[in-house]
Amino acid sequence: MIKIAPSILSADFSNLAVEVDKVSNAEFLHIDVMDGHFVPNITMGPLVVEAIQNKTDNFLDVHLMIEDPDNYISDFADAGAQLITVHTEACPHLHRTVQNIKEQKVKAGVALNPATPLTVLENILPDIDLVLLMTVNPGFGGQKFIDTILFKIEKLRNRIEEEGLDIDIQVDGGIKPHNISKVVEAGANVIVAGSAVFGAEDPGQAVKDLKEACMG
Ligand SMILES: O=C(CO)[C@H](O)[C@H](O)COP(=O)(O)O
Ligand SMILES: [Fe+2]
Repeated sequence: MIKIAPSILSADFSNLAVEVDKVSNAEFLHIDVMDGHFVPNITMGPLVVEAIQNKTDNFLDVHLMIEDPDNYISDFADAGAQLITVHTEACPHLHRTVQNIKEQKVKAGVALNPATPLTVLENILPDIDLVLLMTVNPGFGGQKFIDTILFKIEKLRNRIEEEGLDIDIQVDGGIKPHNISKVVEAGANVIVAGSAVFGAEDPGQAVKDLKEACMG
C-alpha cells in the first residue's frame, strides 16, 4: 500500500492545527527539522511536534536534517514522533544512532542525500524500518525532482526483496501528480509531498489526487 506523507514545511505555520486537519486522509505527517548547519535553512524543533501531536491521527514522521542528531532523539520521541529519520551524512556512528532511536521505542529511518551511494546502507539495512531517498538536495521545499534517483530506488527495492527484509522506501522532494507513478513503479511506498499538498487550494483533495496519480 502506498502511503502519502504531507510535509508541513509548505503549510501555513500560523494555522498549523487547521492545516494538519486538512490532510487527515493521508497516512503520515512529515515534519522537516532543519538546523542551519547540516542544511542552510532553519525550521522547527520538538515543541512544534508536541503542539501538533494531539491535533492529528496521522503517523508522525520526523525527518532530522541536523548535525549531532543523538542530542535530540529523546526530545523528539517524548514530543510524539513515531518515526525518526536521521541522515547518514550527519552520523559518523550510524549504528549507535539507530540503536538510540530504537531505545526510544520509535521506528528508525536512515536518509541518503542524492549523491550518497546505497553502499552506506550495507551494514545497517537489517536494523532499520525505513530508508529515505532524497529526490532533491535537502534544505528547502518546492525544488525540482532529480530523476536520476529513480534507478537508485529500483536498486534498493531489489536489494530489500532479495534479502527478504520488511523496509519502507520513502522518497522526498519534488513529488507531484505528474511524477509520483514513476517513483512508485521504481519501488517507493512512502511518498513525501510538501508544495504539491499544502501549496494546493485544497490539501485534502491534493492528497487524493496524488493517490489516484499513483496508478499511472
Ligand atoms: O525534506 C525536505 C526538504 O529538505 C522536504 O520534505 C521536501 O522538500 C518536501 O517539499 P516538496 O514536496 O515541496 O519538495
Ligand atoms: Fe523531508
